[in-house]
Amino acid sequence: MPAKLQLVSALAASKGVVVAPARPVAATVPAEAHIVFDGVRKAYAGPGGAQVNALSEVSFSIGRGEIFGIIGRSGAGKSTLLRAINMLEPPSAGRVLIDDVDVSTLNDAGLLGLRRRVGMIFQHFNLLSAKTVRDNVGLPLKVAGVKPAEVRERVDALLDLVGLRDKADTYPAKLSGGQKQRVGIARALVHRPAILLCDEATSALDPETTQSILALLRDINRDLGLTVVLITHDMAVIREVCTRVLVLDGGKLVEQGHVWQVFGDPQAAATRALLRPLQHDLPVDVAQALVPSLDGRAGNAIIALRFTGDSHMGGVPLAALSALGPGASLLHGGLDRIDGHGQGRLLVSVPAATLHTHTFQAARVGDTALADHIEILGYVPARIG
Ligand SMILES: Nc1ncnc2c1ncn2[C@@H]1O[C@H](COP(=O)(O)OP(=O)(O)OP(=O)(O)O)[C@@H](O)[C@H]1O
Repeated sequence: MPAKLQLVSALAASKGVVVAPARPVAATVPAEAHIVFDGVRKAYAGPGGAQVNALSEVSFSIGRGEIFGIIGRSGAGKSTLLRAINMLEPPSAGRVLIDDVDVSTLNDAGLLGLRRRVGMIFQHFNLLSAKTVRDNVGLPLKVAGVKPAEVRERVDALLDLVGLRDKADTYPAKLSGGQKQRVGIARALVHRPAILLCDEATSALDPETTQSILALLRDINRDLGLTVVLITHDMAVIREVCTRVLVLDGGKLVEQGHVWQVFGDPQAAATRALLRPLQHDLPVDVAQALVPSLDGRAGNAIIALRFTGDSHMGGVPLAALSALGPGASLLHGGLDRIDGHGQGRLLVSVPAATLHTHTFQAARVGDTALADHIEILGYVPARIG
């Protein structure tokens, strides 16, 4: 164990600080599984005959009606995982079950049925530029042999749903990015699917349009009972709409759980790295001066106090912070809400000499823990002269 963590654990144990145990990777299984990955592996042929292990022994479940997020660095295997659900990328080993059916056993007719039950939307919308909005949305029905009158009725109902009825006869070139994605969503819903896969569906959109598309996805999830699975590089999207999230790193599942838990108390290094842009960081000069040890010199310890769950929904009392000692300073802080649960992080600077006497005594104020997790990020030596 790194010295920093040893110190935190030892102090935590002696002072009653709550340091939550690591969540097991297979935590929080949904009540009714809609999609199940069971030991899924996917290997591609790489350059020079080398094998690329895009997914390694991935097992997890997605509940019916969930909005489920998949995150990971570039190349982690997110697209491969998403595309295994509709067999656009069949696994090399393991099983993907939808409603208890192993989708790799489906024949051509079964696969066609699967792809109708699983709609998909894309970052760049994939609309046909020579067709109107109505024809883009209706094309899959036309191909399936549905009668023109029924096509028109179903397409108009979908255009109402996505708020684009007045654009039915417009061509994609005349639409904004958000409108194009609404057409993509209407087209994905045309076969009344039970599952909607979203592949970076908001990545080409500005923040305001992203919000309106996320609101639409939430409405669709609630009103149609669809299971929604999305991959994104934008952690704010996951925080905004997902109930649970799974983290991939190098093709392996490294963490999963409710978004408020994973974002409030990330366990895996990959998750921490992904969430860094969401976190309010240390002032630049403090971050640059940070060292792992003072080696006997005078200076300050830089400490992160984290709050996860419901213990600090009303905020952190200022009196509790003053209990950190006379030399303590607040560097940065914020409390947030995810899915109705509190989550926050305060960065404080405490003179290293008073660390043992003040910091961890203050970690409990009356019956309430000042923080759910305490981590010493490093030390800043005192300026000499
Ligand atoms: N058709 C393919 N042939 C060979 N290698 C592939 C193929 N598709 C993906 N890979 C490799 O598999 C790994 C996982 O790729 P994948 O696209 O699933 O990752 P990702 O997390 O979606 O990445 P990104 O966020 O950059 O889109 C990468 O190393 C990638 O280079």
